[in-house]
Formats: sequence, structure tokens, C-alpha cells
Amino acid sequence: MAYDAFLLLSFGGPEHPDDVMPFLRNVTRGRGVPEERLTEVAEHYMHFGGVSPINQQCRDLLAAVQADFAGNGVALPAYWGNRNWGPMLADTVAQMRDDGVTSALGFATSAYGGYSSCKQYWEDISQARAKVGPGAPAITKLRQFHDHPGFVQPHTDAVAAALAKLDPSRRESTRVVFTAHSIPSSMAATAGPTGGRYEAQLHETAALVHAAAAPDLPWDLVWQSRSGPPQVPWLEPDINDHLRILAEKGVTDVVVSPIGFVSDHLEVIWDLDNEAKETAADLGLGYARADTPGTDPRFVAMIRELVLERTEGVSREKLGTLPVWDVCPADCCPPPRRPSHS
Ligand SMILES: CC1=C(CCC(=O)O)c2cc3nc(cc4[nH]c(cc5[nH]c(cc1n2)c(C)c5CCC(=O)O)c(CCC(=O)O)c4C)C(CCC(=O)O)=C3C
Ligand SMILES: [Fe+2]
Repeated sequence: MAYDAFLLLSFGGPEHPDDVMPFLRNVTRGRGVPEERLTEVAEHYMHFGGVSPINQQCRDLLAAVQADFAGNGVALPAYWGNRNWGPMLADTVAQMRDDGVTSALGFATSAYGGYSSCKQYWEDISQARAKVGPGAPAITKLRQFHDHPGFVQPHTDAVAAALAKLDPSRRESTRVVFTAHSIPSSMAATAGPTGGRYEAQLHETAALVHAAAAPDLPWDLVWQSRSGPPQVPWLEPDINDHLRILAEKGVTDVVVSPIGFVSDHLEVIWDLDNEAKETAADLGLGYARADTPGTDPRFVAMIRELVLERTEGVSREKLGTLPVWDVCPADCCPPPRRPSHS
């Protein structure tokens, strides 16, 4: 299969205060997320002037990928389209068609399997192509990369760097807390062809980072940024509840590593750098948040390697033992059933 373009796929975020509510309505349309939750999340965005950092992070990543491709002889033009805010994927796909692109490789800014993090990007692609209609390029998605060294190593270095900011005399009572976006329990149960894939991959990534960065310390995998109606179960514990339990157990310091994410977008800079940090301060816990990969050159090189796996048959780099595949089974990761009222 010959490909003639690279496509960065991401979530999108507001870049102006007037964008915030329309963006949130795009994200939650038909999802049964209560109005109070939207108002609350809008305030998080307003705290940063109504600007999410995620779009600029995508521009930076795209520029880094273009430079890496150019420096390594990968002659693919690079495009970028989002699920929830401009540049919207359908507009990008229309541009690709106008430019004569026939077949593109998509890289989504999410390492893991599951509906929101993987399958929904496939849906975004097919909806965008349907909207563009005849002449829309074929688009496939690159594989999940939760255990690729280009993802694991930047997280590992970041955990080590965060640990170095804490008091070494309290290392024996320090703990590494890995965190990822919570999802509805039903979505977690149906992630991947045999279920549980989102949690299993996160567990594997956390174990790999822990083993390389701080094997002497205890660690946990917990969840953040819960959405949805309160009566619908989501993955628990929430990081804030977990910090309270750790403090009661005598833990004095925590390194918080957002392994669920590839960049320091709003879920990281609000939910961790404001909320969880404040929780830790209230509990008297030392707190250091580890960076996400962002534009780490190893992460950027990983994106090229994922492309070359498809175009040149370059062998797969992987540190874990969970299976990977290029294209998921069609019936994998069904969209969650939504509450009929909203
Ligand atoms: C698994 C997962 C990832 C990680 C994988 C990936 O990265 O793709 C992720 C990332 C992100 N989530 C983000 C923002 C939001 N997520 C929401 C709501 C939801 N997330 C969900 C899941 C995930 N979300 C789910 C199941 C919902 C409920 C609604 C639904 O069923 O779809 C809402 C609605 C309001 C609320 O929080 O309730 C917002 C604003 C941003 C952008 C941050 C920025 O602007 O910088 C990013 C990168
Ligand atoms: Fe989300």
C-alpha cells in the first residue's frame, strides 16, 4: 500500500473564551453529560483565558514531525485535523482531497485502546470522509503505541526528574502515582477485542515506567477527569481520593505521572497542576508532577518509526507483551450506551 500523506488526529480545544461553550457542546453532544459538569469545566478553561494549550501543542508536534521527516528522508506532506474544534477533521480531509492526496496514515494523540482513545478516531475519520464525499482520501490509523520506547522513555525520564525534586530523606515514604483519564466502567469493560484493554495497556505502561525510573518505590495507577452523570460508574479511584488514602497510610511525598496523555493539555494543567496539587498541599504531601512527552525527540522519532512500520516494513519496537495490531477488529470498542435523558 502506498501512502501519500501523514495526518495528525487530535481532540481539539478552544483558543478563545467564546469558543469554550461551543467546544464543550461538540465534545458532549449525545453523551449525557450533565449541564452542571459543563459549567464547571468551562470555568477550568476560563481560568486559562478560554485557551486550551492542546492546539498549540499539536502545532508544535506537527512542526517537529515535519522537521523529523525532512531530516530522515520521509517525503510525506503532513496535515492536522481535530475531533472537536478547529481545524476540524472534515475541513482537513477536504483540503487533502484538493491537494490530490489519495491515501493517508493517521496518528492519533492517544497511546491506548478503547472507544474514546482509539475507536472514536476511526469514527471521526469515516464521518469526515463521508462529509467530504467522492474523492476523499483513504485514511488509516497507525497502531496504539502504549509500550513503544519512544513513549515509555520520555515518561521514564520525567518520573526520574520529578522524583529528584522531592526530599531524598523522605524517599522511603515516597510513592509514584500514575494517572490516566477515567472512562465509564462499561467502556473499560468493552475496550479491545476481549475487553479491559485500556486498563491493561495503562497497567503495562505504568509498570514499564516504574521499573525503569523508580523500581524501589511503590506505585499505583489511578484515574482523573471523571465526567458523565454521577449515577454512571466510571473507573476509580479518583486521584484526589487516592491521595487522601495515601496520606492516611503515612505516605509523605508523591510523584504524579500522567501516563494517560501525550502532552500537558488542560486535563493535566488543571486537574493535576491545580486540583491534585492543592489536594496534596492540604494533606501536607510533597508533590511533583512528571512531564508528558510533548515534543520530546524520541517521541517524534517514534511517530516516524510507526509510519515506517507501514511503509517500509520496519520491525515493531515494543517493550511490553500485550499484542498490537495495525487495524482493530470491526466490532471492537463499541460506543458506550448513552443515558436516554440528558
Ligand atoms: C479516554 C479519554 C482521553 C484520553 C485519550 C485522548 O487523548 O484522546 C481524553 C482526553 C481528553 N479529554 C479532553 C477534554 C474533555 N473530555 C471530556 C469528556 C470525556 N472524556 C472522555 C475520555 C477521554 N478523554 C470521556 C469518556 C468523556 C465523556 C464524554 C464522552 O463520552 O465522550 C470533556 C467534556 C467535559 C467533561 O470533562 O465532562 C472535555 C472538555 C481533552 C482536551 C483537553 C484540552 O482542552 O486541553 C483531552 C485530550
Ligand atoms: Fe476527555
